[in-house]
Amino acid sequence: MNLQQLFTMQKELDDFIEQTQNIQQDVFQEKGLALLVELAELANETRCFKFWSTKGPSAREVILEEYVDSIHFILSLGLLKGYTSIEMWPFVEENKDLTATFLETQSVILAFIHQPTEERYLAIWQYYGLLAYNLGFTFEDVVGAYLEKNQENYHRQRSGY
Ligand SMILES: O=c1ccn([C@H]2C[C@H](O)[C@@H](COP(=O)(O)OP(=O)(O)OP(=O)(O)O)O2)c(=O)[nH]1
Repeated sequence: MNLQQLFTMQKELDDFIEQTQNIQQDVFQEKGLALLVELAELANETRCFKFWSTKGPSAREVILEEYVDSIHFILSLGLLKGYTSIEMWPFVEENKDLTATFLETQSVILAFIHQPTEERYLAIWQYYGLLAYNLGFTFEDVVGAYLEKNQENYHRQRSGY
C-alpha cells in the first residue's frame, strides 16, 4: 500500500459521498475547516495541552482513529486541487513537543486554505508525518486504521447518517 492507493480509495469515497448527499458546489472551504476540526479533535484525545489535568491520553486506537479522519480530509483536499503526485509517506523522525507541533500544523493548514499551493499542501503532509512519529504511529498503523474508517464511512452513508 502506498499513498497513491489511498488517493484512489479516497476518490471513490468522495465520489460516493457527493452522489449520496447530492453535492454540486465546491466544498474546498468545508473540507479545509473539517481538517482543522479533526486536528483539534486529535489534540483533544492526546490531552497533550491539558496541564490542569492528571487524566492521561485516550486509548491508542481512539487517537489513531482521529488521526486517520485527518488523513481522509488531507487526501480529499489534494484530490480537489489536483495535488496527487506524492507517493512516499512523509517519514519525519524528529522528536518534537506535541503541543508545539499541533499549533504549527494548524498554521500550515490555515496557510493552505488561504492560498492552496502544492508547496503548502506538501507541508501539511510533512506535519502529519511528524505527528505520526511523535504519536508512535507507523505507516502500517495509519494504513490499517484508514482502511477501517474508509469502510465505516461507506456504512454511515448507506445507513443515512
Ligand atoms: O467528502 C468527504 C467527507 C467526509 N469524509 C470522511 C472523513 C472522516 O473520516 C469522516 C468525517 O469525520 P467523522 O467520522 O468524525 O464525522 P462526524 O460527522 O464529525 O462524526 P461524529 O458526529 O461521530 O463526530 O468522513 C470523507 O472522506 N470525504
